[in-house]
Amino acid sequence: MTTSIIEQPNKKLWLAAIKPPMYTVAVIPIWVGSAIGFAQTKILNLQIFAVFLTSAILFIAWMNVSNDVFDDDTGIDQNKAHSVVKLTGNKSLTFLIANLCLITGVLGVSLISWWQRDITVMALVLVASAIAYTYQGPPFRLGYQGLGEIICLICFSMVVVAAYYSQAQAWSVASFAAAIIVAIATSLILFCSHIHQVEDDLVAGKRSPIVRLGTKKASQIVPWFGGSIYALTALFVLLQIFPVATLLVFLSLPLAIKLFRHVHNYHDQPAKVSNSKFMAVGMHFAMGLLLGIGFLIN
Ligand SMILES: C/C(=C\COP(=O)(O)OP(=O)(O)O)CCC[C@H](C)CCC[C@H](C)CCCC(C)C
Ligand SMILES: O=C(O)C1=CC(=O)c2ccccc2C1=O
Repeated sequence: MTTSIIEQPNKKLWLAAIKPPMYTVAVIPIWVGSAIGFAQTKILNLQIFAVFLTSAILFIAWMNVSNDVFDDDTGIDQNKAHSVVKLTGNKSLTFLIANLCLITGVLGVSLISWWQRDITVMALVLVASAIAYTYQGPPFRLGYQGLGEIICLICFSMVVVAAYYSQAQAWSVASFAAAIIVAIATSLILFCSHIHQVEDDLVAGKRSPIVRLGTKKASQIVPWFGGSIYALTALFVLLQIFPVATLLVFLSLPLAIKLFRHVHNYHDQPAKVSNSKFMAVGMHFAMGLLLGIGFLIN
């Protein structure tokens, strides 16, 4: 009885540390890029798809676990009970796990490049990972300067293009356009994740966009940020870069509106606005899934 009471909060903390829903940010770029590749070539290499998906999940695990190590160094995670470093009580082990995820992820994309006798996929993902490192790793820590959302935009655009290339071994305007849309939705997640952290970030000297703008202005930007996904989708359909069926993306609009309203109502209440990050994850997942389906059913 006593142990179950002790174990319960620990279990919850571990779940909060691992953030299972967050891994959809790895699934969607691979799904969308591969779906466009399949739609255009009528061939799907399932082995490449599976390896790329696994590697993408490992890269996200690397980012998240190493984030807790680097944030422990700066002290910004003082109030974060669900930091993996705090939960394991062993920073070196945590760093080792993060680096094992990175190495395995790199091996996965290297395997794809080796199968294809073409280094493009590996090069794109390695450059994206190097840029991603600058978000939180020393000596850069560019996220502390408020550059995280731009870094996110660049990295995830590159990953969608890489996923397309992994299937088609070619370049396409549609994959570049889809990359912009997926990257905006991913960057919106990061933006929302920073809203409730504004106090801790201020104290730690992290100048996130929310610290720079204030939560009210940030909440006013969210509908424009998210709305651009739908405006761009419509534009790409009009320009005939996307097939008409990608307008399916609009089915995710209610989730987006729910997110916009939530942030608008609670931007200055950290406890309430903290779940906006997962609402943004839900919107990103639905939108990305529908975008891929739009290409497939065309
Ligand atoms: C760890 C990330 C965000 C958490 O940041 P923060 O310190 O504010 O949050 P905590 O409160 O949890 O401490 C992720 C940041 C994402 C990054 C800017 C871009 C990642 C790019 C990928 C690693 C590129 C390759 C991925 C792929 C193949 C899917
Ligand atoms: O923990 C977080 O807040 C995030 C983790 C993560 O992996 C990620 C990836 C891409 C965009 C945003 C985020 C997070 O916000």
